[in-house]
Amino acid sequence: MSFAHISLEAKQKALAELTEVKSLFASRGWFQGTSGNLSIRVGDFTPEDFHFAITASGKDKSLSTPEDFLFVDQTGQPSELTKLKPSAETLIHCEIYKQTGCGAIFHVHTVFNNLVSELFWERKSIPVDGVELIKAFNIWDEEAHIDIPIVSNFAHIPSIVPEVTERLDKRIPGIMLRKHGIYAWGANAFEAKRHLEAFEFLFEYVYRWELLKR
Ligand SMILES: CSC[C@@H](O)[C@@H](O)C(=O)COP(=O)(O)O
Ligand SMILES: [Zn+2]
Repeated sequence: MSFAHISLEAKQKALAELTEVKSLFASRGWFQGTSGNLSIRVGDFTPEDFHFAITASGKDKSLSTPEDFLFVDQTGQPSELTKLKPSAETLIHCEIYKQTGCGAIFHVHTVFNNLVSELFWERKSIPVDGVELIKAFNIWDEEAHIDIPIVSNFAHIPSIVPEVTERLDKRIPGIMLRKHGIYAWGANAFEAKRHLEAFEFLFEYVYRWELLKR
């Protein structure tokens, strides 16, 4: 799907934001072994206008090069002729955009998110009780309780998509893949980053609290 009609300014803004977030997350050790992927939407949700910039697959995400990102359409196919391959997990981004109408999606693998996804795999969600940072998700209840959904991690990415569709909770801007990593999203890059940071704080808190209780 051609995207020549989408303004250069919008494309450059998405790429500049991705570059900044990628370098910040890399400095935190959030892209170990080329893991993780990031995307930002440009255009709205009509088939002609829906495109997003996403990290190219398998790159060392701690480096900044002219080949770090490419644009794809709503089916995850490159929007322009390019030799770059979109992230292997592009279809998960496509589905999250479709389900939530969000503007940015950030995915990272960390030791804490992997540990809690396995710790709570049997209940298929990570429970968090009354921690202040739940407010980062715009949930303001006193002593709020949330459950962050965990889905299976199949090697075949298209097989993960139906479970994402089924388990995604519109109140919670994130979903965990078992022993893999978190996908967090938001209306824009600022919000997706706030959500991702809150998730990672909560995962470490939950893990440490579980150990203290035992
Ligand atoms: C090399 S381990 C990580 C990958 O298997 C995958 O889960 C990941 O997050 C990065 O894949 P990518 O295709 O670079 O977006
Ligand atoms: Zn991954």
